[in-house]
Amino acid sequence: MEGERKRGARLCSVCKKARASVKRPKTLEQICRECFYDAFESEIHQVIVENELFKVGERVAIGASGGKDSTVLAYVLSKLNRIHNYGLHLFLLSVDEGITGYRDDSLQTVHRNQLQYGLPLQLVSYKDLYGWTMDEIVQVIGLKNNCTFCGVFRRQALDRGAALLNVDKLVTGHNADDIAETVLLNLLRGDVARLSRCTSITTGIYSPNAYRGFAREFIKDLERIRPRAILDIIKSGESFRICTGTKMPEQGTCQRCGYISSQKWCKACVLLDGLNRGLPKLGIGRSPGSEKGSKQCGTLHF
Ligand SMILES: Nc1ncnc2c1ncn2[C@@H]1O[C@H](COP(=O)(O)OP(=O)(O)OP(=O)(O)O)[C@@H](O)[C@H]1O
Repeated sequence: MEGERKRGARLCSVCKKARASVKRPKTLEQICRECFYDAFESEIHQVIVENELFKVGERVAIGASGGKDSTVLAYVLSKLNRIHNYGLHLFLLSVDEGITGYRDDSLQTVHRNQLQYGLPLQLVSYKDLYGWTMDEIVQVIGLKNNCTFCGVFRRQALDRGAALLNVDKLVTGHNADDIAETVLLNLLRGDVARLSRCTSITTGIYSPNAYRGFAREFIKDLERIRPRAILDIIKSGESFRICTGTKMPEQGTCQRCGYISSQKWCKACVLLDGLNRGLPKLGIGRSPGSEKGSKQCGTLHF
């Protein structure tokens, strides 16, 4: 045993045959690559089944950015759909934000996934939907607030793409680090409404922004000291309970474009209006309505 550890050749604790190559923070087991893939895929299958995420015959779009998370998502979901006969009609849905040297590269990965997994691809672009590319938006807003535009527009672009494909559901890829960052961010901002729903398995995707970078570094520092820290933050987020009687923002539709909004106008329309009127900073920050909403969202319970 001692000699085995010295040579770094510890055996996989599942198959007891291959060399362990990963230590799972979740279970602290040291397992080999193949057993990790098996465990990962069967855990996802279990989550899908236990939460009754899909029904036979549903049309499901996979938000495909070409990054690692959504590439893994496309691979695993098409494999599980095949081997467990979920009976889903899967599609890839990609949003081209119009960021030269970034999304154009990753969209090539999506085109490869389209061929590898044999899934139809729907592409929507900010230019077609809003009349602006992110490169053009950055020219007028600068680098400081552009993440707000990118996140808000992407969320709605995915909704619009989903409507074009006439799908029942849209799935997006989020790893444990992403979720822990989101829990921490919402806690730091005192955004009780988002905090209470950000760990939900069916929820809206978050809007990335610069502040997230600080949360990410903080979480990585915590993880270095305690590998379970990420899972513990997620667990804390899942355990939050909001007092019954607390008023939450009501979900309605935007009076301008008709997409989901808890305000009169959705955030995408507010931002777009500012851009088109030459007042790009108009919609940056919390709207008075959302301030009011979050103040009303009172107490958090563990
Ligand atoms: N341009 C896009 N087109 C389609 N889906 C997207 C796009 N950007 C993000 N998504 C969806 O939202 C998820 C989370 O996006 P995020 O920007 O956090 O990227 P990420 O965590 O780096 O994921 P990935 O590695 O897949 O890019 C992605 O996995 C994908 O499902």
